[in-house]
Amino acid sequence: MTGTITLRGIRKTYGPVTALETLDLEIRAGEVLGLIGQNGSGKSTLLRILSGLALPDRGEVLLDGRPIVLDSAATARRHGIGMVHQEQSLIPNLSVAENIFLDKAHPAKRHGLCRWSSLNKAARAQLNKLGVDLPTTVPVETLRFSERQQVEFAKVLAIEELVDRPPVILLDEPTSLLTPDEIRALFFQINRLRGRASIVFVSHRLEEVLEISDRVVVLTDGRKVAERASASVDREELYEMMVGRQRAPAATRLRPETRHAPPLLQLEALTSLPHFRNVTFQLGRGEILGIVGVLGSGAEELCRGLFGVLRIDAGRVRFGGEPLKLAAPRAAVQQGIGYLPANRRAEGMLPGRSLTENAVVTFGHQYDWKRCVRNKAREDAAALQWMRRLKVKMDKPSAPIASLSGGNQQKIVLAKWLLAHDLRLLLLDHPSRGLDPGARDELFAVVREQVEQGLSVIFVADTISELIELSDRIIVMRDGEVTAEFDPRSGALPKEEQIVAAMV
Ligand SMILES: Nc1ncnc2c1ncn2[C@@H]1O[C@H](COP(=O)(O)OP(=O)(O)OP(=O)(O)O)[C@@H](O)[C@H]1O
Repeated sequence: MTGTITLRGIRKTYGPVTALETLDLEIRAGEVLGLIGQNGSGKSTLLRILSGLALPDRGEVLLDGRPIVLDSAATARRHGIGMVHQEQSLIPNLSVAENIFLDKAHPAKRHGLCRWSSLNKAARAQLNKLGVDLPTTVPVETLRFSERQQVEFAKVLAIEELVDRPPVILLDEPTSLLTPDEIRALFFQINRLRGRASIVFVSHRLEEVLEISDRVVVLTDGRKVAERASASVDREELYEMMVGRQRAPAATRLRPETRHAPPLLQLEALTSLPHFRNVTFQLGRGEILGIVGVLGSGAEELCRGLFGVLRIDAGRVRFGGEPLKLAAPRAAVQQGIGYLPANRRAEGMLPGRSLTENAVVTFGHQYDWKRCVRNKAREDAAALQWMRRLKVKMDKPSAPIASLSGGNQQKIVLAKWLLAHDLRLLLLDHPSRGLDPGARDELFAVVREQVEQGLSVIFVADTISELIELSDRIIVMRDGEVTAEFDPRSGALPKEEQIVAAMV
């Protein structure tokens, strides 16, 4: 079959940073290729080169043995390569059909007139390829995230009409915002295309990569360090190839013998409409409370409410025994409450500032009072200590945060809270999203360590296995209310199936 893309000797640098180094890679026609690697190993850079968003400094890209130059997204599309962006590239107020054909010749324009029925029919045909049934006339802003992702997928797949060979579709962490059912639906769509399109599937979730890919390639520091048929490796081997060490067995904190800690946070019928209502629970000092729920359950909004981002309509809060008014983030920070938002890029960082400046935001400026100057060395040293501990891959601490890979940016946002003075409660909203499995284990170790020293944590988990791994106690939210609590101190340890049953 024709349509094989070959990368030969690809090198890409950003100033002093080498993102990819003499990379050789083949994307075979019709295969699903899994691409994994630690944060900063060069995965996004590789996708950017393939989708025409960045040019390599050296090396060549070949299509069926002939060199091609991918100097823009449009050129890449003409060669049959398209990317389903994680941060979706759809225009919110245009319809599904208009979005699908936005960057292509309009299939329904004749003599300057637009025949909407033909456009909608053509869009339905694209969605059908994925086995997806969505209304084509509604604006995409009215759709759920997973539905918008399906539109984006169909839009990219429409490049099939431009080429006479299997298109190459690049999926950048496509499952990170999907529920388990939506992931099954996406895998169904990918399986439908298997053999008809080549798919590059980038993810940090190793089980998913193994399940969906025919072959897995591991990148480390911009180099390909392993390439395996998925059937011939398991999760533990992939972890070791990627992180460079074996994974320590995950020990759960859910233990019947855990003692009740004195309460730090007491919520009584806390309500913020339409997000959550009548939320009542206590959180002990040095306790990790895991909260889980499907999208729209109110778990994420509860964190926002506790940080003073959402208006509270009713209910009472006591913090350290005193009544607390959840008025604004500034007041929350003064009380010793930190919040790691799920959308860290948009809400958690100062994009134009350096790593150190971002990290010391909560630590505050340090002054040398004798010389009446700011003691930058002290700020840098404090920031650097956490950057090293979290293994941030960077050029230098004064580099702009925007120059880091996505996962490394997240580590800086976390470092900001670890540097805060007198932090008493940390709200972690999907903290492992975007982190590689090694970095995730590192993060959990840091959280456990801080909790040993008295920090209390509310943790909205990405997956149930993660929830069971890190929490001392679990509550489940559904439609804005707490629907179940699993407290190992009252006897039986919760099972994954029980938690899922309470969620839906
Ligand atoms: N625009 C840029 N300016 C400077 N350095 C950059 C830029 N883009 C990427 N880099 C650097 O290139 C390296 C590879 O980054 P890349 O984003 O490709 O990694 P990644 O494997 O996708 O990471 P993650 O899993 O965290 O998303 C990193 O060290 C990163 O800091």
